[in-house]
Amino acid sequence: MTTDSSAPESGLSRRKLLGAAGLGALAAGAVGAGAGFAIGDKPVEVVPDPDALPIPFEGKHQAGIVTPAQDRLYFAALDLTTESRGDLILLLKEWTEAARKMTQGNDVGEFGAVAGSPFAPPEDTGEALGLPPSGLTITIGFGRGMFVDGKGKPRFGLDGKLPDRLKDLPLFSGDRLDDALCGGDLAIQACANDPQVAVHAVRNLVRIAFGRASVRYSQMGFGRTSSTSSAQVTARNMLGFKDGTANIKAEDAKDLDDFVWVPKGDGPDWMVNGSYLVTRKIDMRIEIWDREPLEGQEAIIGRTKGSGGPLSGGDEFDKLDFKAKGEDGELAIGKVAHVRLAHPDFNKGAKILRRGYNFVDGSNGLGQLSAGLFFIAYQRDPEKQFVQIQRNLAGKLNDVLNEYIVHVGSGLFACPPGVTTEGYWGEKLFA
Ligand SMILES: C=CC1=C(C)c2cc3[nH]c(cc4nc(cc5[nH]c(cc1n2)c(C)c5CCC(=O)O)C(CCC(=O)O)=C4C)c(C)c3C=C
Ligand SMILES: [Fe+2]
Repeated sequence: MTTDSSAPESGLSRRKLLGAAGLGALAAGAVGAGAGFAIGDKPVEVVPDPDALPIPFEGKHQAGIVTPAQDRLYFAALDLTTESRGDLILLLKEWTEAARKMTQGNDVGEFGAVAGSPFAPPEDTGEALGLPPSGLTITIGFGRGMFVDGKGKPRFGLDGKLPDRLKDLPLFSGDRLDDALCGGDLAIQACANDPQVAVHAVRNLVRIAFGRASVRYSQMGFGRTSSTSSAQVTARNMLGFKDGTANIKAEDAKDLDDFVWVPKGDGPDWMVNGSYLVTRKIDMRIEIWDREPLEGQEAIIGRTKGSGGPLSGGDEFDKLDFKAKGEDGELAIGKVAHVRLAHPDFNKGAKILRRGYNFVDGSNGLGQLSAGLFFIAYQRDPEKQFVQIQRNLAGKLNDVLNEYIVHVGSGLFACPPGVTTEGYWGEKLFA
């Protein structure tokens, strides 16, 4: 029985509801090719909005890593509240099933938000009803705490399965980490082109986890600060600079193999085709930055604010020349400019795939914006990649950008490979 006579009986598709909502809704967020209508006898084709389309869930790698970065993020880190291996496996199976449905634009569960019993809470929370898939990807990661407790004792029978690479990140000079914004046994990264779709995804996974895991911290993000495909325009961070210009892109097959995906023989087998996720919540001293002259801002980053071109000359995607000098005889890209200290040439060749988002968490009570960058980076070896680069940025040379930013949150997660049509997240770990 259902209280809503317009709702389909089961396996509710949000796209079906969208169709039922009429042409106005279709034109605003059309899904699927070949949609159209007629004005008089003239056919009018509705061009599908690519940002509304679904992204395949299954594959060799999890979606949401090299997938062209969507506009919005909702990230959550959870702590496991159960010690039962069976509970954990069941949770991962239920999460996979729910993610499989939500990423394709469907409700969670058999009956979804409105087609179930009126005497039971709905299986799906419902706030994405009528919305298209919006490019939703859900990527999960396992924190060190899922494998061992605080004393190093194995949890969930995962003895011998902890990857060496999943060791705690070191404390870097200048870190002001808040324990409540760090760590987590499980991570969920939901990215979509509609914030409501991303929030709906995390909310439903958290709801499913009730009694087995609870949220430790979560973060909303917007305005992707890293393009992960050369088809994308480079977005800007809260400092107003293009961010992601020199990022690894989905089209750079060799870089993905060399720097992002875990190959066979590189740690435990269950991580092959997976990747390690580093998150850092970085607060910005926005008001101080806004008082810095343009020339100073550009010198700090090492690129121009307008085009994003290197201070050594050229356009956005031109090579950085670290030896070039300006008219004053000084290095065009200064010794402590951010792009110099972060560049592979000064980091033993290390590269990372950045996928961060801007955030604004309101203001801080002093009228200052609580804003910054929720930094996200994927790599195959955190020690040789993120840690190497961050040590350089925070080290002796000390990136000048550090006067305007402070790291307050931190996480490291092992993201297993993608799932098959019948499989579940982390299946090989529990085999
Ligand atoms: C440890 C890794 C990095 C942290 C932390 C980080 C913080 C951070 N970065 C910006 C803004 C920009 N970063 C840019 C380039 C860049 N940054 C990193 C790494 C970290 N950044 C790398 C590896 C690179 C690329 C270097 C290169 O190879 O050229 C840029 C320039 C544009 C671009 O290439 O993306 C900007 C702008 C902020 C604001 C920030 C912390 C809040
Ligand atoms: Fe950077």
